[in-house]
Formats: sequence, structure tokens, C-alpha cells
Amino acid sequence: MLTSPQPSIKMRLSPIDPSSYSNAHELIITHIDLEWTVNFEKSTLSGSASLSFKTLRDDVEEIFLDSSDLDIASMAVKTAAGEIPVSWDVGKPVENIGSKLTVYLPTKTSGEFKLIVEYETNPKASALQWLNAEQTCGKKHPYLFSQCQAIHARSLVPCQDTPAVKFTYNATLRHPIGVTGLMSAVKLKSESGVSYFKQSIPIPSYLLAIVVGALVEKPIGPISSVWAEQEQIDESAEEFSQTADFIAKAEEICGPYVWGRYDLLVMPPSFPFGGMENPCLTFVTPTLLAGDKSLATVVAHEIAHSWTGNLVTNRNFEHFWLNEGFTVFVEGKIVGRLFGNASRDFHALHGLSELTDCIKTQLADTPELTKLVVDLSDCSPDDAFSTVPYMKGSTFLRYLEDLLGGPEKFEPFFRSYLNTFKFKSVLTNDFKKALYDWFREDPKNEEFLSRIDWDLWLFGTGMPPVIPNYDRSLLEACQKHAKLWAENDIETIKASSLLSEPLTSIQLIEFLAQLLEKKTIQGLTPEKVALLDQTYRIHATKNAEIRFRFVRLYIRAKMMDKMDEILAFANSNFRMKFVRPIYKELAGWPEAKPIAVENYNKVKDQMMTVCAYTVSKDLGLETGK
Ligand SMILES: CC/C=C\C/C=C\C[C@@H](O)/C=C/C=C/C=C\[C@@H](O)CCCC(=O)O
Ligand SMILES: [Zn+2]
Repeated sequence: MLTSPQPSIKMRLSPIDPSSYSNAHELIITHIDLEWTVNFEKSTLSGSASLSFKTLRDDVEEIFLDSSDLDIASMAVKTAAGEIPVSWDVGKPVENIGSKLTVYLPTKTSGEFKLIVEYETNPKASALQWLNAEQTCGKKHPYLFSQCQAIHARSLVPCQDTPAVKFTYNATLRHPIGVTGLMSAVKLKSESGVSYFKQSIPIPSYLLAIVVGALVEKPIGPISSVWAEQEQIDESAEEFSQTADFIAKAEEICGPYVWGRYDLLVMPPSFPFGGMENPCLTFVTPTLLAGDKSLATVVAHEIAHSWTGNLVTNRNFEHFWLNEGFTVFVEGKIVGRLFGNASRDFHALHGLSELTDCIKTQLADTPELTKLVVDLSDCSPDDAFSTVPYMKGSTFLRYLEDLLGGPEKFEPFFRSYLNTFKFKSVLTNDFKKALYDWFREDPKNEEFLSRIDWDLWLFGTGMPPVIPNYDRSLLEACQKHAKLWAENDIETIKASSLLSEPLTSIQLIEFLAQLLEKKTIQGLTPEKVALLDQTYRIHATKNAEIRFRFVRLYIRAKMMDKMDEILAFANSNFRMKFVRPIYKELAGWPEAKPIAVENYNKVKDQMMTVCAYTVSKDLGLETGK
């Protein structure tokens, strides 16, 4: 029976992970066999999960699992001696955390056994998005997709929903004939509405993923296909044609790729993130389809996760920077190897602009969330999520690399760190110790190591304490354009020779970011905004990063007559990176706030739960979906 949600977590739920109830210090899941039937009429997955456990101590009597809104029909323990039904108890749900599921083992148990759970997910399962046929491009078949990171796997399957635990999985998926089912695994075969999958590398629960829809496939590399609805397949294959090159460079940096396949899936626009590194099948937002590959570095990022995150995994989400900071660092190296160091450093500087914006706006009232290592005892990962672990984390690694002798010295260490901790879950101290163990081999490094202020980097608030000496050549033009538009009137701008120097798409994004960062923009009238639009042909661009920043300029200029355009962009996709700042800024404009709230109420059911929830907070509303 479910009772009303509690306001917050209040305390650390388990000794190893503040966001999980699991007693993973006593026993761990090593493998899961899933048998799922996809019920589009009911918006549920039903079937069974057989969890293989290994105890870490003798005489375990209870299993604590994570669950969220699951309808459990039966549970049984299976050992060599046979199958015995067991009793269980579902605790009071905590908002954003779910319920503690206690399983009472029939006897004190040691060693290996299976727990077989027959159950059905809730139609509102937070990990799942159910779209009806009308909401898809093809409009013929319904569509289902998942997003489990950080702690939504518990709404799909009762599990130890902590990245401290890794398991392999097999799945049998029954779905309507005529649609394709894919998972974060290698597909073994598919016949008349049944698809079989195997993930033979241990993964944390947040990397479980499923999609079912009218999907087609186009090969884009030796181990890669792109999957999308028919209407988007050709442009997707073209946009992501660099995938094989990204993988080759990532292997040079990190070591061999171990996951077998690297496929891409272009998601419906309600996918809440830019990309999600589901193993064997990265999910990407369609907002990357800019038409000129200018946003494809997100794919390089997701590929980098094949090592940083998916092989070496943060032990809990307080150390999320070990996933994301490391991944941005590798992403930068891929960019550097393919497009040169000036591009790599421009990419890093753009990341710092995004970080500045995030710290000033999204995190203005919660400075503790600007720390690299955060305290999630009383905060759900979805509430803590920001660009801080990405950008502050990657800046820290670049600082360490520069300090310790540059890529030539740092990359061998980096590869060794990945090799040592592959298939494991780590804390920041594991990285710190590995770094000291490696670099202390040479006594000359001692002085450099002693300069690292770990406390300041890990627990200091705000921007990174040191900004590396980046190549700023590609940034300069963006800064000059931003200064021109911020400090001059229309006539002076029109006469400026600067306008004859073209900006690339990514420079245009950064120029708009720089402009938005200015405290004052001289005479920000509709005429000036229109001139900017005309000058950079913004109305003609498909690039969502450009449109996003231009829409924010409309808000900054308080252009009520552009509200339809603002909302059209906010309704065209529900990627949180874009919609959250837009709603937050509309909420701070008194005349616009009621319009934003009305629009939100109209579209919130089309958003994933995590998006509806966070946007409702950005709007200052009480509850989400
Ligand atoms: C310090 C932060 C603590 C915990 C956060 C952990 C997970 C947060 C959860 O909300 C899930 C995040 C999933 C992210 C997936 C992809 C991102 O890389 C996308 C970044 C934003 C974007 O490009 O749209
Ligand atoms: Zn990432």
C-alpha cells in the first residue's frame, strides 16, 4: 500500500549511497534476467525479474531494495534446494527516492541465490515515457523509451539502484509486431514480436535502457548504426557520420572499446537530456540535428562514457564528477585530435561560459551544489544536477594534466587509471590515490603534487579556483562581437567592419552566450534584436543551441510580442538544458509568468517526469506532473 510522499530524504539511506536503500554492503546483485511484456494499452511493463545475489557476509536475513510505484504480485527465493515464496514489505514512498522494499529471507542465507519477482510497472513510472502514435513522427505506432539515470531504474525493476553495484543482464522483450525493441545490450535475435538481449559486461542500474517504436536502422561505421524513425534516418546518419572517427580517437586515448556495438538512437523531442550513454546504444536528443554536425561533439562525449562512467563508474552520485568531468576531459581530447588544439580549448572555454551562466542563474540560491563533490544526504540527484561536475570536473583534470607534465605524462596515467578500475565503482579518493601512486614514482613530481589544493577543488564553491592557460584564439571573435552589440547603438553596429568577419555556428553560440552574460546591453530594443537576427541569419538556423540563446535574448529584452516564438521553442523539445532556463527566466518576468505557467500546465503531460518536476520548481510551483 502506498502512503503520501514525504517531503525529503532527511538522512543517508544506506552507508554506501545516500540515494539508495540497498544493503549492498551485505549482498550484491550480480546478474538480472528480465522477462518483460510491453503493454502500450496500459502503459506498463509486466513480467518478471530474476535477481541473482551473492552475499558479502554470512547469514543475511533481509534484502533491502529500491522500488518506485511497482505493483509486485509475488516473490520467491530460488536455491539449489528449490523455490520458496517469501514475504516483503514496501515502505512509505519518499519524494524522488521511492520506497524501501524489504524482502524477508526464509532462512539465514550465505552464498548465491536468486530472487524471482513477478510485477508490473506503474503507468507513471518515472523512468518511462509512453508516447501515443500521434506524438511520434510517423504517427502510426506508439513509442516507449526510458531514462534511468540517476535513480529511476527503481521504477522499472526492484533493484539495488546504486552505481556501487554492477550486474550483467539478459532480457526477453515481448512487444507488438511491427515495432522494434532495443535495449542497452547486444540484441541476440528478434522474431515475431519477441526480442532477446544480452549485456555481458557488468553495468550499474542507471544504464538499464529500453526503447520500443517504429525504428529503422542505417549503418554509419564498422560497429555502428544510427536508429531513428524513418522520417529522420537520413539526416541523422549524415549528422553523426563522424561516429567511427570519434571511437577511433577515444580508443587511442582510453584503450580498447569493449562493448561490441556502438549504436546511436535519435530520440523523440521529449527526451530530457542531450545524450545518454546507454551501453551499446547511446540515446541522443533530436536537438543535435543542426544540419552541419556542429553539435555532434555530444556524440564524442557519449562515446567517451564507454570508459569514463560505463567502465569506471562513480560509486554514488555525490562523486558524479568522476563520470562527467572525466568524460568532458576525454571529449576535449577527441575534439583536439580531430580538429586541433585551438578547437579543443575553445570547446573548454565555451564550457566555462555555460558554467558561469549555471552558477549565476540555476545555482544562485544553492552554492553548496557548486562543489565538485556534493552532499546528497538531503537532496535527490535530479535536484543536484547541473553543469558543475562536467565543467569544474574537466577543468580540474586539465589543471592536473598541465601541472604534471602535459598529455605526454598524464595520458599514460589516465589509461592506467581506467584499466585498474574498469568494471568497478570508485570514489574521489580512489582517483586521488591512483594519481599519487603513479606520479610519486618520480620524486621530481613531489613538489607539483604538493601544490594541489584538493579541499579547494573538491569542496570549494563557485567557479574553478584555477583557469588553465587555454588557447583563446577562437574565443576572441566571439568576445569582440559581444562587446560590439553590448556597448553600441544600432548605427555604430551597422557600420562596424567586424560584421564582415563571419562566425562559425559554434562561435555564434558562444557570442550569444557572452552577450547574455553581460550585465547591461545598451538599448536592447526590438529593433536591435531584429538587426541581430538579420545579421547572423538566426531565423534561418536549425541549430537549437543558437535558437535557445536567441529566445533568451527575447526574454531579456522583454519582448512580449515574441512570446509565441519563445513558447514554440519551449514546446518544440523538452531537453531540460533548454526548457529549464527559459521557464526560470519567464518566472522572473512578472507579466510573462502566468503565460509560462499556463503553457507549462498545457504541455507538462508530454514531458518526462523529471522534466515536469524540475520545471515546476523553476516556475515556483508546488508539484510537478
Ligand atoms: C552533482 C550532481 C549530482 C547528481 C546528479 C546525477 C544525476 C542527475 C540526473 O538527473 C541524471 C542525469 C543524466 C544526464 C544525462 C546526460 C547529460 O550528460 C546531459 C547533459 C545536459 C544536456 O546536454 O542536455
Ligand atoms: Zn555525460
